[in-house]
Amino acid sequence: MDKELVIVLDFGGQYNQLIARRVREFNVYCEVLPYNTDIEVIKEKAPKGIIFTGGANSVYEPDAPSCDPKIFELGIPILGICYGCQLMSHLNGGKVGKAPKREYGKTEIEVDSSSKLFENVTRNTTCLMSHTDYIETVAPGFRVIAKSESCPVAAIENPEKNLYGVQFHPEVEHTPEGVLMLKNFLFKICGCTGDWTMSSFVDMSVRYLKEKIGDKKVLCALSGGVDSSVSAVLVSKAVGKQLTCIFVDHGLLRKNEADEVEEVFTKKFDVNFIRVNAQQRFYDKLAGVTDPESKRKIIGEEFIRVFEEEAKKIGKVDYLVQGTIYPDVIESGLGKSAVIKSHHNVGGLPDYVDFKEIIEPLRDLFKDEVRRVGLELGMPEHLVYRQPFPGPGLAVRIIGEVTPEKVKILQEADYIYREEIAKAGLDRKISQYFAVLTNLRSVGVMGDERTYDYTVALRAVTTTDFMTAEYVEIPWEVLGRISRKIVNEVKHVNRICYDITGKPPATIEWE
Ligand SMILES: Nc1ncnc2c1ncn2[C@@H]1O[C@H](COP(=O)(O)OP(=O)(O)OP(=O)(O)O)[C@@H](O)[C@H]1O
Ligand SMILES: O=c1[nH]c(=O)c2[nH+]cn([C@@H]3O[C@H](COP(=O)(O)O)[C@@H](O)[C@H]3O)c2[nH]1
Ligand SMILES: NC(=O)CC[C@H](N)C(=O)O
Ligand SMILES: [Mg+2]
Repeated sequence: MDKELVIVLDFGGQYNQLIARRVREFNVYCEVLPYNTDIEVIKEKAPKGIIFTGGANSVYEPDAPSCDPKIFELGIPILGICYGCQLMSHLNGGKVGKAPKREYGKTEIEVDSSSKLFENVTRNTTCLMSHTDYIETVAPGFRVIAKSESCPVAAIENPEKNLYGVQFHPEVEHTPEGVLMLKNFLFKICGCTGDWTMSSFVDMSVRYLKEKIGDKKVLCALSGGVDSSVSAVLVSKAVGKQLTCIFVDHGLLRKNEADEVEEVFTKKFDVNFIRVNAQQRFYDKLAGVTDPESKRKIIGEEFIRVFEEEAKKIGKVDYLVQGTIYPDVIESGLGKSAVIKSHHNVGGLPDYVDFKEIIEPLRDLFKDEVRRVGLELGMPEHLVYRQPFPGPGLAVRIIGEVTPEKVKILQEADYIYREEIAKAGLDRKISQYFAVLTNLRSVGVMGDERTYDYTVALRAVTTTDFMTAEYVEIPWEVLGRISRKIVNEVKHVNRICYDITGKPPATIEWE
């Protein structure tokens, strides 16, 4: 590859892609690779720099993730962050142990701005610390370039070998000058020039897809959502009509959604498009299932079975394209990260899949980056800015068992909610909003009669990357209107609640 590359070596932890994203924000292409990636693979990619991420382990534990110490001899600049910094010390002969005092949260540090890493950084600056271990003895050849009250070694450098490490997290917003430190690392230490853009991402992906797919046939799992639509357009740019898009109506879509998706993709785009009506088989498989992870896995597997069947009808199909994006990957528990929920298209994949390979061209990107790719590809704005809708659909918004009757109730309630939000002019201000059918029934009174019906919860959040989110303060008056309309018009709903939790501690979807 002819472009500048920085590799982020992933040692676990939820926010690692943020580092990659910060690097890309400086127009330097960046890839995240697992910590145990073979050093030969790294050498072959010839990165301008390498960043070691944080991680939950302690370097002195027996099976803590590690890397080949030869990496420090490649002459490639390395920045270790938190666990990564501790590992760099440990592998170079320093000593890491449990700190007498753990540090968590915003912390004042004093930096030595004669280090290239801290050029133009304020001497006394704030950073986010999150560690229980610390560097007790600095490795030979290294010197200390920052300290805090409880952490005598808050940053280290070995400028001869271009090795740098920080105990804190420069990638998060709680470290206001962290971006500047990363910039120093990229431009002053690695010598990057920052010539990578979204249009180069498109060119690079198209070239890669052309080469990979050759003259073979490929299916794209198309939901009509942003990620798969952008993937489909990208693949179609690369291999044209060798691509067939498969859209599955699993009976868990929003009201009218299936017809709308079909309309757009048959009328507005020049692609092969197949709609599969598979409602009943999904309902059958989900009957009696209440556990959220089981529901997700069943749906993930059934999706693949449908794709396999459709592939057989077309002839030999080698590849399946999915619109997986980074948050889907990380929350499904990739490598050393914890499983938050199995996104159907990642953790929900069955072990055996009848395709030679699954291609995920957007796997490394965040949602807002995917949207920029969509715009770059000339896709219409209303498609690019659609709110996301999860693959398992209403199944993860119906708490407990999914039945066709419950789907119908939720579709109607959700439709009213979305319509009223749009009428109130709030749709562009909210990143994602939807109704949830709780498993709770309660007593109400309507027309002098007792009712015993469902509670619907309403959710609305703002976020840029969907990794964290805040709930939205929808005006009471709008909420009141929505509540009255749903209870009046949707049978079997007699109570409405509004969800006021952020992510974390909640997630955006309820299951
Ligand atoms: N109904 C469906 N039919 C076919 N493929 C689907 C369907 N739902 C989801 N998928 C596949 O699973 C992937 C992940 O779904 P996800 O909802 O994250 O992405 P999306 O629907 O493309 O975009 P968005 O996040 O905007 O909804 C999709 O990109 C697509 O490949
Ligand atoms: O394709 C998907 N398959 C899934 O299984 C899935 N689960 C959640 N989501 C969407 O991802 C974003 C983050 O959701 P959570 O905060 O609920 O994890 C939100 O935008 C969710 O709607 C999914 N998308
Ligand atoms: N956030 C981290 O990387 C933590 C690293 C290490 N486990 C510590 O607690 O010090
Ligand atoms: Mg979707």
